[in-house]
Amino acid sequence: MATIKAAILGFGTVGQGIYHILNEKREELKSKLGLELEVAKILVRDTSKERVPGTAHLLTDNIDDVLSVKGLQVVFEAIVNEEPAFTYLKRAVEHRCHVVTANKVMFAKRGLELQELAKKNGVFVGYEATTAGAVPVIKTMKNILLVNDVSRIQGILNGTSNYILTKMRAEGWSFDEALAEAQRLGYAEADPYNDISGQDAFKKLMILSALAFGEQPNWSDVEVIGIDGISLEQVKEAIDQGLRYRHVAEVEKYPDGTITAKVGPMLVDKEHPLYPIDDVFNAVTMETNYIGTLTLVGPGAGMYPTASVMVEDYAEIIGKRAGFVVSI
Ligand SMILES: NC(=O)C1=CN([C@@H]2O[C@H](COP(=O)(O)OP(=O)(O)OC[C@H]3O[C@@H](n4cnc5c(N)ncnc54)[C@H](OP(=O)(O)O)[C@@H]3O)[C@@H](O)[C@H]2O)C=CC1
Ligand SMILES: N[C@@H](CC=O)C(=O)O
Repeated sequence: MATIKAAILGFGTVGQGIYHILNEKREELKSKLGLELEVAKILVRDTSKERVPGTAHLLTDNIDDVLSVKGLQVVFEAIVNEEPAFTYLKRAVEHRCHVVTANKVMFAKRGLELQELAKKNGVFVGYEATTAGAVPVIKTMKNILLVNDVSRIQGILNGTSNYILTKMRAEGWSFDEALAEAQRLGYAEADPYNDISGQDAFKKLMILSALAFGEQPNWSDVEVIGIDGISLEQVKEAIDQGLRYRHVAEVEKYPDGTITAKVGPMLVDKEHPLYPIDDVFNAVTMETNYIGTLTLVGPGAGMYPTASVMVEDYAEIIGKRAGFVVSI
């Protein structure tokens, strides 16, 4: 049975989740995929930090150590920000490795470029985890786009914001208490600015726009408002009126080709489809010509949900190109 060498870039919430799943599911993956996935290197910033027991010998802070692994075939990327992530993945692709990323900040801006480069090098880029966590919105959209045109996408795309708004409403927690708990649970980014300012949802929306429409609106034309201006008093006033705050991202393509988008808080009543979407859940609604309206709901953040879709991405990649991958 072939052994596939894998590397993980970033060993925080998501990176550790990938490592745990590959270990916990080792036998199942062997029998389902017909191969063994071995984590050969893990890239971090600080190699002295105590992490998962038994992994210290795999840690490095040097991408050259990762790319020099003999027979490396797949790189899972779960670090933060555009750089050095893009440069690392570009090098991995040029090295003929498949890459699977959760990094929406990098992918919103450089995703098309990375996919072009991957195509030239005969490898694939998996990016389901960049958008809406474990909700299979990327796969679903890819599966319907051959004959369907998507005209509008609307959804809750940031798990942390939805978690905070839910806890403020249902438990009466302060904004800061709810944010601290979202960080403890691994939902929020280490620097939660992108979560609460709306930037995280914006990046995910741009990834969906690129996939659905083949292009994104001008980023500077998109109004992006976060939940950081919503007070507990406002949440309580909304309850009194039978309303709930949701943080909603939406993008629409008009028949003349114009694309508009906006991201911000919205008050919804109980008739609205986003009204019952609580906690860390995300929801994405797509309006299409043939299917009509399609809505997907599921956990938008967290270690296992996110890491699991990254492993699924890899399985899909090699399912399509099994002969190619196994023979490297
Ligand atoms: N948490 C979640 O639920 C989800 C997260 N994501 C995305 O996944 C990615 C990872 O998120 P998460 O695991 O939560 O983040 P964490 O902050 O928990 O972990 C980030 C990891 O990346 C490493 N890292 C950061 N910068 C560098 C660098 N320049 N070189 C090498 N290593 C680096 C850190 O190393 P060190 O520990 O040494 O500092 C750390 O191990 C992010 O892009 C995030 O947006 C996507 C979907 C859901
Ligand atoms: N911090 C993000 C994690 C997933 O993308 C979120 O809360 O949605």
